[in-house]
Amino acid sequence: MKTLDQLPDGLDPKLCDILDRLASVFVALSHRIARNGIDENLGGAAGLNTDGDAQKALDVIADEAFMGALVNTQVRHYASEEQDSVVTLNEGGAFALAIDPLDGSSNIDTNVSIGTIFGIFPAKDDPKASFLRAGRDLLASGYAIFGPQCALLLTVGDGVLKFVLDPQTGRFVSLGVIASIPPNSVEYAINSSNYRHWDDPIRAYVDDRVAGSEGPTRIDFNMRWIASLVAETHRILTRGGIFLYPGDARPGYEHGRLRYVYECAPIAFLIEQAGGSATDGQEAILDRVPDALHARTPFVFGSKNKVARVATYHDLPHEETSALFGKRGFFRV
Ligand SMILES: O=P(O)(O)OC[C@H]1O[C@](O)(COP(=O)(O)O)[C@@H](O)[C@@H]1O
Ligand SMILES: [Mg+2]
Ligand SMILES: [Mg+2]
Repeated sequence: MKTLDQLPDGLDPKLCDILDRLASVFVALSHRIARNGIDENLGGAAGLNTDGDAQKALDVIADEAFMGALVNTQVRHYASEEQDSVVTLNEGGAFALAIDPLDGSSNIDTNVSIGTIFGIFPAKDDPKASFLRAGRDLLASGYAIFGPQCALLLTVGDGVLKFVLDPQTGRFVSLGVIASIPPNSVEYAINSSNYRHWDDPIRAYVDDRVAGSEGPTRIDFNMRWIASLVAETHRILTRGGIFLYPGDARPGYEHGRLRYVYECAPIAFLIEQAGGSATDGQEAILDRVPDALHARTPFVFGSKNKVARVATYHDLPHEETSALFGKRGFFRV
């Protein structure tokens, strides 16, 4: 019996098989996460990944579970946050799968939502070339979120489908195509502790949100920061808003923190399919081409009008973005 049925009619059965295998791993991980601390410690240290990030036990467990589940499928190439280079799983397979097996690792022990992000490209003969390409080439992308409920959000290029795991049957139930992201919102998400490292346009953007009704926008805003990209995405898909992880002046953060191939491109595809926008601050994420498997990119996504507003701050003259908000013009509203 399938873990994930009710996929769109006419979808390539080979792709359906891969999605079903991924869904089976989501179910297994969801059970295991629910038992964290009872028979194992999923947040325990497990080493360093290729990017120098501390790996938690669950990062490694999830990576191995996905790789194992994809043997004897049409996934030819597998590119994971937890692997230095591309792993060729099935010679001759039709697809290349990019994956962040466990997103939001710092939240494993805090019982805050975590997840898995994935994107599926048509495979090329060259393993790396299968991934070093524009996100526009994605055939499918999605994420599983392990939160108060386990949900799967998926696009195959025709809107965003939502599935919720029924814990009693261990199968995902389709809730259909989600509504479009509202084009406007007063909620923004950014890690403000990096304020002093940001460039002027991002500082000016946040200054104006913090100033609220007393600043040039004349609007009061609200802020969220969960430190799990899947959870921020889920909130924005549900009620709109904007997420920013810009580049900053910290060594290694020139292009932000988030990785193009297995974090930003798959999320950007979902966001565009839900009627939102995803950029590097100015240009569409899906049009960029990464130069390395673990390349990072500044990432801004969410409600269309809000994402467009961020781009306008990059066009302001230096005197505008560096001045105190009270002295700035009123044309950023
Ligand atoms: O700790 P910071 O700098 O706020 O970064 C938080 C971001 O890092 C991430 O946790 C990175 O993902 P991983 O946990 O897969 O490394 C994102 O989910 C989140 O948006
Ligand atoms: Mg991640
Ligand atoms: Mg991860």
